[in-house]
Amino acid sequence: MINLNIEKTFGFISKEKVSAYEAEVKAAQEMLEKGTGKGNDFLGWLHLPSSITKEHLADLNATAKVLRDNCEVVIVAGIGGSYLGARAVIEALSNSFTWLQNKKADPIMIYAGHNISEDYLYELTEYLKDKKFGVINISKSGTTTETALAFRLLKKQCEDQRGKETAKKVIVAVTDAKKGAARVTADKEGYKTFIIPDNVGGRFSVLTPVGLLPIAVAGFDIEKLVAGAADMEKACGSDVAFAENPAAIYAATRNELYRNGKKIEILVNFCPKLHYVSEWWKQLYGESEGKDNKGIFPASVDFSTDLHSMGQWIQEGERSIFETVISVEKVNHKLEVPSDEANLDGLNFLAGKRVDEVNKMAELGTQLAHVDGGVPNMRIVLPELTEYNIGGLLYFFEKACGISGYLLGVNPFNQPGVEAYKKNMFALLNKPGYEEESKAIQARL
Ligand SMILES: O=P(O)(O)OC[C@H]1O[C@H](O)[C@H](O)[C@@H](O)[C@@H]1O
Repeated sequence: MINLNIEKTFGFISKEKVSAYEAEVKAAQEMLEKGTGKGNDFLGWLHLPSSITKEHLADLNATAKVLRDNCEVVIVAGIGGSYLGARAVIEALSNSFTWLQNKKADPIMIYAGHNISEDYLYELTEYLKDKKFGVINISKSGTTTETALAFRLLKKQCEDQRGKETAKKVIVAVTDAKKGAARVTADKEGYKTFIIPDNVGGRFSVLTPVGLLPIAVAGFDIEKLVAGAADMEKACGSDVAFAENPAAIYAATRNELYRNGKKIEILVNFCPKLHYVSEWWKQLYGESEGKDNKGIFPASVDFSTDLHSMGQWIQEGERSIFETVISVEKVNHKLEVPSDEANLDGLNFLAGKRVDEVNKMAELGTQLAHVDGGVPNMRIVLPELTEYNIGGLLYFFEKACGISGYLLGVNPFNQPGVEAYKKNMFALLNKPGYEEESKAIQARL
């Protein structure tokens, strides 16, 4: 179970002010529970972990086995909420060099459909030429251009290389029950499909088949992931006292910091495996809160790497930031710094120490330096990178996001702003139905 510590924000905001959020948080929680707030048709994530059945998980694991048995490589085609959760969990739990290893117990997981780079897609299709590959096509709307375009290429290549019959077995769709092109194609081709519930938005969908299927294919235990999320659902429940409820405290603290001019939240890790947890978190908070000309800007850094690039700005730049550090208490492996007789690098003072001890001192030293430099600091401790703990962390962030969005006064469950670029792109590409927009945009160029 995670542990949240906000002590190092108290030089900047007061404990009393955070505690004073109790009533506001309670009201926000009630809006979530009773469905009386904005975006109330998108609350399917709220009690999702505790409602996932053994049968559902067995169905996902059975499909995962078909892909694992028949594919050396599995492509997860999706963008935004349709790939970030899966990638966050898979990368957090995988060996950092898994894709370079010769003895592959698990299929190599590759992501596509999240960009429109011709080189990326060319290089991917080249790489796949001699591979037995499968595809999980993930799109809630079923019409997202990036994903649909990649899937068109991958479907054709899979059928050409492996034959239509095998392709049918190794292509799986995760999409809406009825709507969208992904659904039409899946039904016509006879693919196995999983449904993304209507009332779960993309960025809250990691615990639906959107996340669970790829995670199971990659070889991780989705039962434990869901168990961790379900325990966190209890720990963050509306019946849990404010002071004991990590989602309530996190939501209150970040809103109090925001109201005191801290407009940017930087999610920090000291473990590169967590890079995509930050990417997932940025979508969750960015799309949920960045609207009505309001919202904390969610940013992220990987330390100590970025201490050598962004560290300067964080230490001495404009004082409009705060940090939320995810700290992993216990690493998976043991590696000691060797002793060296010549000691040319002067590192013998570290000889015999665990590398993680050095990392932990970098973390502690950074926290103190940043607090001294005027950066409020929250800390989330994960006991270990396991399915259970990651499941808990994801749900904690989701619940806090729902509360936080209501504290901010926005609808945390829509994302109207993302349509603007799409409209222009379709107009520029002369998509049928965009004739008027095409004319108008051409006149602007
Ligand atoms: O799952 P899809 O419908 O393909 O959507 C994928 C993503 O793209 C959209 O434009 C939204 O901004 C995201 O919230 C969503 O997660």
